[in-house]
Amino acid sequence: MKKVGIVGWRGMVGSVLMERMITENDFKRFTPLFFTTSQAGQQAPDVGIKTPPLVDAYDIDQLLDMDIILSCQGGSYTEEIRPKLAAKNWDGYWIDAASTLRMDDKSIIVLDPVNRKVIDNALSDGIKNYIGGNCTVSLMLMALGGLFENNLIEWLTSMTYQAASGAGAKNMEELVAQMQTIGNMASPVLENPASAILDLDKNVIETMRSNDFPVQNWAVPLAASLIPWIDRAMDNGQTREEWKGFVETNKIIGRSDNPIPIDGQCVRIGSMRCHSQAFTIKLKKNVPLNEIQAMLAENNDWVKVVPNSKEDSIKDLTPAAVTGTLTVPVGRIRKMNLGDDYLTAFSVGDQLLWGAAEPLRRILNIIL
Ligand SMILES: NC(=O)C1=CN([C@@H]2O[C@H](COP(=O)(O)OP(=O)(O)OC[C@H]3O[C@@H](n4cnc5c(N)ncnc54)[C@H](OP(=O)(O)O)[C@@H]3O)[C@@H](O)[C@H]2O)C=CC1
Ligand SMILES: N[C@@H](CC(=O)OP(=O)(O)O)C(=O)O
Repeated sequence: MKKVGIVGWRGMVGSVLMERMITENDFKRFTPLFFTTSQAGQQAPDVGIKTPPLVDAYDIDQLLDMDIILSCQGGSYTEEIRPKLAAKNWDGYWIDAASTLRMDDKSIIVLDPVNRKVIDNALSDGIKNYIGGNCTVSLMLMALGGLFENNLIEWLTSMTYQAASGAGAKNMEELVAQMQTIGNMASPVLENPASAILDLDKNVIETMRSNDFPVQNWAVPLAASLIPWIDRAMDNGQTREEWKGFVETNKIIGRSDNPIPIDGQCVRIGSMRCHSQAFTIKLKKNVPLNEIQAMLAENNDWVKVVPNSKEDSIKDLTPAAVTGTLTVPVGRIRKMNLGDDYLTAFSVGDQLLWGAAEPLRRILNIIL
């Protein structure tokens, strides 16, 4: 059996990955060795089979012994370790959640329900680096795969509503702490049946603007607000998250040389771990709505077309409904007032599943 080194298994993405791998009995297919940057010698996680104690993730000799290394440890680990393995002519497969190597010529961004052909070609060409895509990009492609597959998109915009989990575990905790602070401070007003709504409103905004409000991680309130900026600035006014929407999407579908224009605004909202996106899509031609819905539904096993009704949209097309599932609902599908070749749609997806862990789990199985 192949030896697979797993690094970053107890982080947020890594934990979701472990859950999925246990559920799918993946650990029966290879010999795992668990690495750590901080807990060498301690017990490895219980994955249903006997495994040795945790190994130091900076021990190059131990890493060199692996056939495959799967890292959810983060970009700085990748930057430090991947070149050291290459310098020693390590010939194994490197699977990674971090963005560091995504745009590298010698790497493939993996999302096999969408780009299995690209992956298969890369495997036969001897490519060794297989990297999970940006969560927003992967979730968009899972939702709109049918339109990309049928080459119907002239350009598109994606306006995002991104969850706290994309910024990490501490930020998720702080979002809930912000909610708790708002709730605690407002409870005397809420519990007084005679209080006026403007008293509640004033109470909440005063809490959010107070110096005691917990903002160490977000820098500003997110609960009862939003943050219209994700990641760092690029030179052209985009954020890096917005930039990834264009470059990563086109790389995944193998169109970097003839890219589809994609742009939009990425916004952080107070959802826990589901990213949502509202699309404006310029179609190459006028295609009837029922054909579009059929193409979307047929593209992969996880996309689910939601009828454009209030009842269905509020039931099935929300983070509350989707969190913890692999389903990627896409709804609010209709032609726009702009013209018959302008389509709008809205999708939701768990950014730790199809947005992060699931493509890695699947590429591991493909390589195995
Ligand atoms: N968060 C996301 O939405 C997405 C993240 N990614 C990428 O995945 C990579 C990992 O991200 P993420 O999972 O958020 O990183 P985390 O910060 O959750 O985990 C990274 C590492 O931190 C160490 N760590 C230290 N303290 C703790 C603790 N209390 N609990 C758990 N782990 C701890 C662990 O390493 P050790 O055991 O060695 O100490 C762990 O492997 C990054 O490159 C990120 O860009 C990709 C897609 C989405
Ligand atoms: N930037 C994403 C999360 C993430 O980790 O993205 P990437 O894998 O591209 O660095 C977000 O904040 O929602």
